[in-house]
Order: sequence, then C-alpha cells, then structure tokens
Amino acid sequence: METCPSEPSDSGSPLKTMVDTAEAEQLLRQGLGKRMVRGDGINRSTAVSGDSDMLSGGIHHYEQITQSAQSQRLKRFLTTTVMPVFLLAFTPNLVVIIWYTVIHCEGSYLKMLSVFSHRSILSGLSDMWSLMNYPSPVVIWTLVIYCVYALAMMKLLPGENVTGPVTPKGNVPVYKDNGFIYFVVTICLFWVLTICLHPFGISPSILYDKFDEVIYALNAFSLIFCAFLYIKGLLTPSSTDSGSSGNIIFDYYWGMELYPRVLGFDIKVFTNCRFGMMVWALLVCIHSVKSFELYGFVDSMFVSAFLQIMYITKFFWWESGYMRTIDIMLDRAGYYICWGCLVYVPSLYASVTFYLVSHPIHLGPVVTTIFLFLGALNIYINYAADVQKQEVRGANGNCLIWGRKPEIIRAKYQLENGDEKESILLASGWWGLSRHFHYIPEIMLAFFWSAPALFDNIMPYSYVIWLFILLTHRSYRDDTKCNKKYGLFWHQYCKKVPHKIVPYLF
Ligand SMILES: NC(=O)C1=CN([C@@H]2O[C@H](COP(=O)(O)OP(=O)(O)OC[C@H]3O[C@@H](n4cnc5c(N)ncnc54)[C@H](OP(=O)(O)O)[C@@H]3O)[C@@H](O)[C@H]2O)C=CC1
Ligand SMILES: CC(C)CCC[C@@H](C)[C@H]1CC[C@H]2C3=CC=C4C[C@@H](O)CC[C@]4(C)[C@H]3CC[C@]12C
Repeated sequence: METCPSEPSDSGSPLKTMVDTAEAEQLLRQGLGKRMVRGDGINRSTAVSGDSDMLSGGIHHYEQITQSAQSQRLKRFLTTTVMPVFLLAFTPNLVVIIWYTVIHCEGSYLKMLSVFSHRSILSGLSDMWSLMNYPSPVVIWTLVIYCVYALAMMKLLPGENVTGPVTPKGNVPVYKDNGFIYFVVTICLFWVLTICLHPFGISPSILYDKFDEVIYALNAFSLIFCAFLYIKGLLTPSSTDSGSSGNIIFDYYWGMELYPRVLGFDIKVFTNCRFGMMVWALLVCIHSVKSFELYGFVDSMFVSAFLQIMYITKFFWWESGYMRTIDIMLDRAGYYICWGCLVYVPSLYASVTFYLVSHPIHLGPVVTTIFLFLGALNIYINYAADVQKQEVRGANGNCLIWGRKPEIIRAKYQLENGDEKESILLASGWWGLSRHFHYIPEIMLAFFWSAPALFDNIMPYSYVIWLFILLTHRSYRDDTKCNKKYGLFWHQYCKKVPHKIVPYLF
C-alpha cells in the first residue's frame, strides 16, 4: 500500500513533525503553567474554588495532552520505522510470490499458499527463492543495454523543455518532454528487432522464460541503487528540496531528495517513465510474442495487451502532466518510488499478460469487442479528466468545460520561504463529480484488461486489487496534501465537491 508516514509533502522531512510533537508537549507544559499562574492572579478575587477546578482540570488536560503526544509518537514510530521495515522486508518477496504463483502454481494463490501449510513463512519463502536462477549474462546484458539505451535517448531525442510545479522550497524543475517519441521509437525498434532476429532463432520471449532471473537482477540492482541515492542525498543533494529525517531506515525507504539528478539525468524520469512504464509495455509485447509462439493468435491476450499498450501510450502522451502529480511533487526518490518502478511495476503491472501466457482463453468476437470497447472508454475518461485539469490551469480558467464556463476556485498558498502563489482548483466537469472521480475509470480500465483471464483464479486480478487499495489511500493522501497546501480554499472546494471518489457515496 502507498504510504506517506510523515506526509513530508510540503514541509519536507518527518523530522519537523517529530520535533513538533516534542516541542508541542513542552509548549503545552509552559502554556499550562502560564494559565495556572494567570488563573491564580485573575481568579483570586472572583472564585476561590476556581483555582482548584482549574488545577485539576489543568492536570487532566495535561494528562490528555501527554497521552495524545505519546500516541502520536507511537503512530510516528509505526509509520516511520515499523511500516518501512515491513515493506523493505516483504516487497522483494512479493514479486517472487507473483512469479512463483504463475510459473509453479498454475496461477493459483491457493496452491501457492500450500507452500506455507507445514512450515514457517521464512522457510516457505526460501523454498520459492531457491527455485529462482541467478541472472545469466544474457539477462544482465539485456538489462544493461536497455538502461544505456534509455539514458542515451533521454538526452538525444528532441523535446521541448517543460517545467514541473514549484516545489515547497521554491525550485522549478525543468524536464525534456520527449517521453512520447521515446515510447514510439522503442516500440518500433522492439518489433523491428523481433522480426529481423526471428530467422536466427532469437526471440525476446527468452525474457519470459528467464523472468525469475530478471526479477533477481532488478531486485539486486534496485536495492544498491537506493543505497546510492541515499548516500548521494546525504553528501551531494541536487537541490534544496532534500534532507534527512534523522531516521536512516525511513530515509532509505522514503528517499532524501525530491528530484535528484545524476550527470544531468533526472532519476525519477528514468525510474518511473523510461524504465518502469516502458518496461511494462515491452513485457506486454514479450508476453504476446511468447503466447503467439505457443498457440498462434489468442483473443484474450490480444484484448489485454491492446488495452495495456493503449493505456501506456496515453501515459507517454501525457507524460508532462504526470510530472505534476504526487509521485513527482511529493514522493522523494527512495525505495518506495525507485524500487517500486524498477521492480514492482514490471512484476505486478505486467502480471495479467504474464498469467495469460500459460492460460490461453478463447473469448469469441462478442466478448472481445465488449471488453475492448469498455476498456478503451475508461482509458478515454481517465485521460479526459487528467487533461481537463491541466487545460483549465493552462488557460487560466478562460476555457469551456463540458460546453460551459468552468467553476473555479483561485486558491492561494504559501511556499516554505513565505512567497505567495496562486493556483486554480476546478470544481466542475469531471472534477465537480467527486474530488478524484478519475480513479474510477482507472480501476475499471484495469478490470477490463484483467477480465479476459476470466474468473478461474484471483491472481490476474492482483493488479486491480492493488490499484483499489492504492487509489483509496491516495485519495486520503492527496486530500491531506491539498488541505495543508490550500487550507480554507481546499475546504471551499470540499464543500462544493463533498465526495472523495464515488459521487454520493465515498
Ligand atoms: N496505475 C497506477 O498505479 C496509478 C495511476 N494513477 C493515475 O495517474 C493519474 C494522476 O493521478 P494522481 O497522481 O493521483 O494525481 P491527480 O490527478 O489526482 O492530481 C492530484 C493533484 O491535482 C491537483 N488538484 C486536485 N484537485 C484539483 C482540482 N479540483 N482542480 C485542479 N487541480 C486539482 C492537486 O495538485 P496541485 O498541488 O497542483 O494543486 C493534487 O495534488 C490519474 O490518471 C490516476 O488515475 C495514479 C496513481 C496510481
Ligand atoms: C513499495 C511498493 C510496494 C510501492 C510502490 C508503488 C509505486 C510503484 C507506484 C505508486 C504510484 C504508482 C503510479 C502512479 C501514477 C501513475 C500514472 C499512471 O498513468 C501510470 C502508472 C503510474 C506511473 C504509477 C506507477 C507505479 C507507482 C509509482
């Protein structure tokens, strides 16, 4: 699940909040003392009993405050240490579990769980790991060559310079907007190479067969890479949007820098877009090739792959918009985002077509058409909502939303350095239905590319289930973030649009 223990969001590190708790406790003690002294002086002439009432009331109040400070400290400990430790220990195993379920348990989580029936969780997991092969040179070289290619293309491909949103420290990151062209070039190159190498018996489907090695290599690389990012953030941060929380575990998990750059390469553009999203698309193509090699054309694979590629194409088309989302504005470059995009996205996000390779299902033309239509419709709605927000802001509110003048709130907010800024909150169109209406089509579109696997197993719905949890949690996170940022203006928006995701319900 997505976690933001400290909501370091606008203020930066969780340290501030941890210190705040202690400071608040001290201030409250002082404040209480003052009130008691004042109470002494003021009430003496009016009510003698008032003093003792105040004293006992004060002590009671003080106990309550101490208790709440303690529970806050406990909560902070859970979210900044226990949760990260759990995720660091569990998530590398999770991707192995996914692989093991598909390859060794016919895609059944029930069969997979039987591994743990007569032994401890640790020995069950170690059995799964023992089935994984160490990365062979072909896998290592493929990954290295892909990374070098992706980095080179980041520099070489043309693209306008676009700016990200102003960061809490007042920095304005600049990105080269060449994601879409990179996506098109890479997909074309993939198919050209696949066709040209076919006569020599070389197929990209080798990466399906050796996916255990891929996971191994990605896990190992990412863990080291995140350590590198931690040290880099400590010694040579790229911008003032960085800092330590004082808790090394949390810093490793959450990251030190908002947008680190190494040799001029933006790390998040690389991990999230050029690696995570692109490798997801390539894996879908690889799974389709493998399925074709095994059975020829399979309509369920076609529906799932087509919808996923359509969704990823949309992502790259809108990449500069993505650079204005929570992942970029709020989440630092640590294990959560970097391991997530380097390992979790390739393993979980591409898991439906991974499953379909060993479960060829014939849907027939009617079901195929319905799934394709509904999936594409939801991709369109999700995209339309993302773009609507961007357009209103781009046009400074001078545009039409669903044929009408948009309802907007001009929300003022302050940067950490005290500078005042203004932003537009759209309260009509998709953004007038609920505050995150676009999460509904996001979940639905994922459902329609998973449903071709039909309903024999839960496994192909792992991504939909994950998305449901992630987006529900994200709707809270975003509310907290916007509340902190816009204060009363956000309240005004919430009054107009009272529901988080589902209109009239939630
Ligand atoms: N497949 C996946 O794993 C996931 C996919 N997604 C998808 O990514 C896309 C981006 O989602 P997400 O990152 O959650 O961000 P959102 O698109 O929900 O954007 C949130 C930000 O938009 C601004 N905002 C909020 N309300 C309004 C409004 N009414 N008018 C104008 N601006 C507003 C705020 O930023 P500001 O500070 O600029 O005001 C807020 O922080 C979506 O399509 C989502 O479905 C998201 C998460 C996971
Ligand atoms: C530590 C892990 C268990 C959690 C890792 C989570 C991340 C991999 C994901 C968290 C948010 C995800 C994304 C947000 C928005 C996106 C836009 C969408 O159009 C495409 C997908 C994505 C980039 C998506 C990718 C995975 C996350 C970063």
